[in-house]
Amino acid sequence: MLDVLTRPAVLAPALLVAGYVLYQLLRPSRLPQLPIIGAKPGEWFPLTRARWRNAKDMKTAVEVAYSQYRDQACIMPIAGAADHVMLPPRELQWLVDQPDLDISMHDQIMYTLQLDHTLTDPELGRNPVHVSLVSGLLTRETGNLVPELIDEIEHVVDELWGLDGSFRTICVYDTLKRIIGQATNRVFVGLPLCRDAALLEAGMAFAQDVPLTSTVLRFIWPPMRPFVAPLLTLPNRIHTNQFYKIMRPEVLRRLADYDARQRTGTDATGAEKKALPSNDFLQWSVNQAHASGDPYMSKPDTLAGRILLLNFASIHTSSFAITHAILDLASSRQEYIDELRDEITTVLAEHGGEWNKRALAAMPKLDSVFRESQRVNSFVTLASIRSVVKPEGVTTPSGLKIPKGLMVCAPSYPVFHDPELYPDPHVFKPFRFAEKRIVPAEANANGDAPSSSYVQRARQAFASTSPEYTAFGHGRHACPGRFFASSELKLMLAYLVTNYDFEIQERRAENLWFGMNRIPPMAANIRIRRRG
Ligand code: HEM
Repeated sequence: MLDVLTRPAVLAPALLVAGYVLYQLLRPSRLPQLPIIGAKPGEWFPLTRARWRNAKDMKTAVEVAYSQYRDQACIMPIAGAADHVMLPPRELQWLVDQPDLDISMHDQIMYTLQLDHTLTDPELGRNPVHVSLVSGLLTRETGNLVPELIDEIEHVVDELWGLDGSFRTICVYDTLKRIIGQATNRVFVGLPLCRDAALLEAGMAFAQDVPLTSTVLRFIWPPMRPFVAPLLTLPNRIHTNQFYKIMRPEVLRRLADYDARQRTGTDATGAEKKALPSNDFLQWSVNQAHASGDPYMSKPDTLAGRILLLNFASIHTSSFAITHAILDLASSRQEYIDELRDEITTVLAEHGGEWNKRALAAMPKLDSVFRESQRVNSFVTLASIRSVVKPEGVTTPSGLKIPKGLMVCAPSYPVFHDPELYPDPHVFKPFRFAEKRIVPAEANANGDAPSSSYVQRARQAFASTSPEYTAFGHGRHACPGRFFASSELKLMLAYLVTNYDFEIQERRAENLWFGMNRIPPMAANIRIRRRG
């Protein structure tokens, strides 16, 4: 036995691992002197032990931080993630207002998702030009895309939830993930690609690979990561290649069409085209690439890669949101579902039975269901995680100095569940925010109703963010896809609620905590039936 242990092939890696563990335990901390959440007084290696305690029970960790340190910063260590400096809630606005050169969201994303290793082409992560298309064109075009979205939703829901008038059991997350994937890709790449099962599968698999492999990589000593990553991220590359292979012919066709139009005003087949080119994300990306004049941007794999990254950013987040909303409604009261249906059918009839932006905006209860469901279930437990990048560090409004390289955040889960902000915080009250939109009679009597009531209503909308509502983050880096997501999810829920009955459940299946994220119960089933 001793013989084996002294062999260089065994001894060298063993010494390396032991050295790394010792280094982790004994290295001097650059953290400011603050209370450490999860540490016990007088214990050895408090930071290391707190990291594991918090990773195992993040709910308790964030609740303790909020109840004991509401007015001061503290350290939130989490195994496999950075040690976060958690600011008090009143400093969240300051945090999101800091310039990117001082406190960076981008650096945080590169680190957390280990994009230098988890992407086949890390340049896509380093230069995420697609984000400006999401906040700009996609948001502006969402209204025009409503007919296509509803067409795709009808198509895929009818196929997956069926037309059968008798009750049957479905797995909520599995079916809704596919429905979201297909509807979202209708807007990303159009027909027929959005219905390509292999493309959707590859996109969804990649969206699982990145968080999994980045979590494992963060546990590995940074100098070792480049050596371990190629093996660990093999699934990422397999799924990326599958996605690119299916996308390539369509991307090449779009590029050829673009060139032909520029030269002759006809498309690649030579046909005079009166119709505009496709109005989807791929087309906008082709236009953006040509406008940049950078040949890298117009490479087929660069364009396919941007669509893959968007699948990553949007599919899980939106599938979680619709899964939560359905589980919440199906375990609430039949009266709520009836009231929601009533709003949808009445407003839709007022708009001539046609779905459009104005009809959606006139359904405050539908909007409120999502805002409330995300308040109760949001996957965001720590808000606005950012990395300090200013060489000399930053100083918070309360005078705390935070050195370069540390992660900063603010609480989210306990704020969403604070009874002073949201009475009965653990109860799903689907119309909580719709009720807040109703302008009190005194405001009308004062004569200040029109503008203030508009602002008051807008603040209660699903896509509105604030330090008290961070399901989409907050500030200028809040989720750029939230206006699109809000419309897509509302169209989907409206279709599901008006076309299906749900068997009311006695208990809602519980959410799961996965490190610092909360996820819906993915195996939960409900019983549904097509309405006559
Ligand atoms: C209910 C659905 C969604 C939720 C809950 C959600 C939530 C979030 C959150 C919490 C962030 C981080 C914000 C921060 O740290 O301040 C984020 C970022 C982002 N989201 Fe979403 N998101 C959703 C849907 C979407 C969709 C549909 C898209 C694209 C069409 C999208 C694209 C992005 C992008 C690109 C970022 C990174 C922004 C940046 O780098 O500045 N999201 N999202």
